[in-house]
Amino acid sequence: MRLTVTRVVLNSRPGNNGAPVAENFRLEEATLSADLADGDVLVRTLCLSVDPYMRCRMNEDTGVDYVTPWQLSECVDGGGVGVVESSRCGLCVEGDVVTSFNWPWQTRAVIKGSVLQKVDPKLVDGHLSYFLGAVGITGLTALLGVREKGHVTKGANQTMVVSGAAGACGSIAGQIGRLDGCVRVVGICGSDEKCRALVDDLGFSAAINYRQEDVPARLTECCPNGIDVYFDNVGGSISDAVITQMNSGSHVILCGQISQYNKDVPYPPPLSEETKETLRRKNITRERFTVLNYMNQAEAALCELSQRVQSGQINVLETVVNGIENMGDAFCSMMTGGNIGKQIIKISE
Ligand SMILES: NC(=O)C1=CN([C@@H]2O[C@H](COP(=O)(O)OP(=O)(O)OC[C@H]3O[C@@H](n4cnc5c(N)ncnc54)[C@H](OP(=O)(O)O)[C@@H]3O)[C@@H](O)[C@H]2O)C=CC1
Ligand SMILES: CCCCCC(=O)/C=C/[C@@H]1[C@@H](C/C=C\CCCC(=O)O)[C@@H](O)C[C@H]1O
Repeated sequence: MRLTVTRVVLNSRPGNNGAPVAENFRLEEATLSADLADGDVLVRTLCLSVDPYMRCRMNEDTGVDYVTPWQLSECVDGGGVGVVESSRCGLCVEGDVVTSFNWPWQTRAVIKGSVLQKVDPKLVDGHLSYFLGAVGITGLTALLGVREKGHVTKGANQTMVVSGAAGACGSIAGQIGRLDGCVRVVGICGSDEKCRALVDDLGFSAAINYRQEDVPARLTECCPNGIDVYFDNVGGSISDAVITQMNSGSHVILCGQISQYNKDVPYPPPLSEETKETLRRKNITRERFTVLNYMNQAEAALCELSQRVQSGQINVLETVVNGIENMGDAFCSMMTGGNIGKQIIKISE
């Protein structure tokens, strides 16, 4: 028997120096066989994720060895969660909720059971999209990034700054910083609405709209005792301004540099001589953090994230759009600040 599915393929590349557009993606109808081979699983897609790292998969070379480029006219993939419709794999049965980091952008798919992970909906009180965000890869990035590179210490009266603070990683990282003992957590983001969400919904001490405000002046105002921890999601001039005001012996968590992803530069992107001198003179640590290198801690970290979300200690923000036809738009929207919290695309109920 053959099933008709809708899928998204890479239509064109933006160019290493280009901004992605929705037209870089193309919707197609396709058919797939429901007669499964041994080890295969037929899944129905519930939610898909779009993430900044995907920008590098649109290039002919991703710049890293642990993720491959998407190929023209081939189905693209990323984080996804769905339900098993039939299975020839012992790891999951019909009705199980499963997730994968390599979920095809398709309404239904045949996936090798070996790349699927069965998840318990109770861990997220039924909010299955949380497995793609707060209780998934971006929540892990926030929690493990702070714990491994932040040197946050209860009682040390630390000030934390988070850039990209209203996004999937940043919105969790700031809450972890507060829960772990920072007495002041300041977020930098791109709209007044996001600033209000950070302070009113997530408990940030203050928020700075980098598009409208004088970032250096506002940092001086919001961080009167300097900056001890910087969770960096964006790089560029925002990070230069933050690093200038960091204290001696402080710590940068180098999570991402999204302001540089549409430029043909290596990762991590080069720093200005002035910023390099500041880091050296003040003995500020700035270590690259890649969550994929800490997956041995994922199970315990996901359990903690689940407990903190269920208890209300961590509040989860999401921006949800509906329909596989909106994948390209959702990706481009996320890359240009259209999301508050994790950007999710709902594919089916
Ligand atoms: N180290 C790791 O293992 C991982 C790293 N990452 C990185 O973490 C960062 C955040 O990812 P994620 O939470 O998934 O995405 P977000 O949900 O934060 O979405 C991206 C956000 O980045 C902001 N942004 C976009 N362009 C710029 C710019 N030029 N200057 C400042 N801000 C910008 C936008 O918000 P705004 O309105 O504020 O501009 C946008 O909403 C990225 O750099 C990503 O690559 C993510 C996962 C794993
Ligand atoms: C979701 C897990 C991270 C995926 C890793 C990845 O694909 C990285 C690609 C970079 C990308 C930067 C994006 C995220 C930073 C990840 C942290 C790290 O790699 O240390 C872009 O700059 C090109 C690739 O190097």
